[in-house]
Amino acid sequence: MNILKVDKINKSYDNKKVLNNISMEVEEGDLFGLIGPNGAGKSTLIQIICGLLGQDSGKIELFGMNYKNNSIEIKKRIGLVPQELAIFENLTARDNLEYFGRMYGLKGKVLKERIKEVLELIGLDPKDKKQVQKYSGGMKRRLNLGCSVLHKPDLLILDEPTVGVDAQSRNNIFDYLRKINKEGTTIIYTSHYMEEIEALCNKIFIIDLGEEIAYGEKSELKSMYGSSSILTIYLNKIENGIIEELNLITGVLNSEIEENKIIVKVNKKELNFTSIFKLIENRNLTIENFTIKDSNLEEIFLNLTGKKLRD
Ligand SMILES: Nc1ncnc2c1ncn2[C@@H]1O[C@H](COP(=O)(O)OP(=O)(O)OP(=O)(O)O)[C@@H](O)[C@H]1O
Repeated sequence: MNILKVDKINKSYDNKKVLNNISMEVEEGDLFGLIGPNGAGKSTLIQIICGLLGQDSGKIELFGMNYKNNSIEIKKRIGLVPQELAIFENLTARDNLEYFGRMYGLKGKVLKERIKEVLELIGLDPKDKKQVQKYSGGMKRRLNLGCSVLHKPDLLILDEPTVGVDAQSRNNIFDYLRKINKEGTTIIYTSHYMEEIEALCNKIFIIDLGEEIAYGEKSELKSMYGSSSILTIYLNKIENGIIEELNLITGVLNSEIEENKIIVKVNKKELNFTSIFKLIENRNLTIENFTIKDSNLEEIFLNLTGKKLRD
């Protein structure tokens, strides 16, 4: 089922186009990654999707509805984790959750239960009486996330939720997102960290300067645009000189020995894999195992735009 349909969205600020004819579809159960460098237009698009900002042209449909006729119904089913922290620093975590819970219409026993569940899920101590201003950046981010999921939204949208977050909090957030996604929450995750999107998402939209750069299933994008692969070959023994011979094969970009294996970076478009296997056979070596891994999304972005995601 279609959760979100973005259809030819355009947006300009002061005659400067920041979104140019953007279209995408998010289906139920997706962990959808929206990735692009600073200023690409991600936050603008997220605000339009959440009904916080109007587009110049194009249509947004959520759960088969539009904002014009069903704004309240749509907003009830969305959770937004904004880029800027939206929590009260002088309240405790519990009080923050209570405030946001009430805003979503929760009360009484249901609200109490939900606060308990959410505190546990985001890994914060339910007995903590500290004001949030004494929390670490990671704890604040986790609370920011908690405030957006109290009402169990069908679609959770996160705008760069891990900026300034330590590794432990980041893992905690990832585990939590995977868990609620398995339980049925569709997720849109925005980041300029390619490794985050790669680890988390099944579908990816790459945006740069307001334009679609690439869009599709992660595996599709990798095989369509990624030109390099890593071939790891486990041999019965490693012989001197094999690396030098491998590096002479057309399409081999680089190879190196690591313990009992050889790691070969290849250009898929140029390489005939059999030439590598023939070389090994001619040396009377036995391949015990091998794996092929496609290039990562960071390289794909570089291939498509000619620039790095982050300098
Ligand atoms: N209120 C505004 N008025 C004028 N220009 C704006 C406004 N908000 C954003 N922009 C511009 O629109 C472009 C897209 O910004 P946006 O914040 O959507 O990008 P982003 O991909 O979310 O970047 P970041 O990761 O830095 O938040 C940028 O050039 C930005 O300067």
